[in-house]
Amino acid sequence: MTNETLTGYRESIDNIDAALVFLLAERFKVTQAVGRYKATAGLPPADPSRESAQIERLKALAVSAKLDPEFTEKFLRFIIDEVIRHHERLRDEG
Ligand SMILES: C=C(O[C@@H]1C=C(C(=O)O)C=C[C@H]1O)C(=O)O
Repeated sequence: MTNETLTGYRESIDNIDAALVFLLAERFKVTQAVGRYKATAGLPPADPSRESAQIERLKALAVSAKLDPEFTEKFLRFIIDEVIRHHERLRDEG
């Protein structure tokens, strides 16, 4: 690899990381709306059956994309746990 190639790869990484930030921001915007609905409707912050279905679906997609499914599960779990904390906060704020 040359230094020029490294710089090109890093430009690509920069763009991918920016896209990830935008995607996460959009996801949290939607999950905040779900959390506000749950708080007003008296629904629980977490929905374990939805989580399991979503994790299984995305692990299968990860395999077909040649991404480590265990990493995919840990990554999703990290995000979902943060969403649940937000939903608990919205519920507790009344
Ligand atoms: C977003 C929701 O709330 C929680 C967060 C989820 C997620 O981030 O994917 C999934 C299920 C719930 O535990 C939901 O119920 O759809």
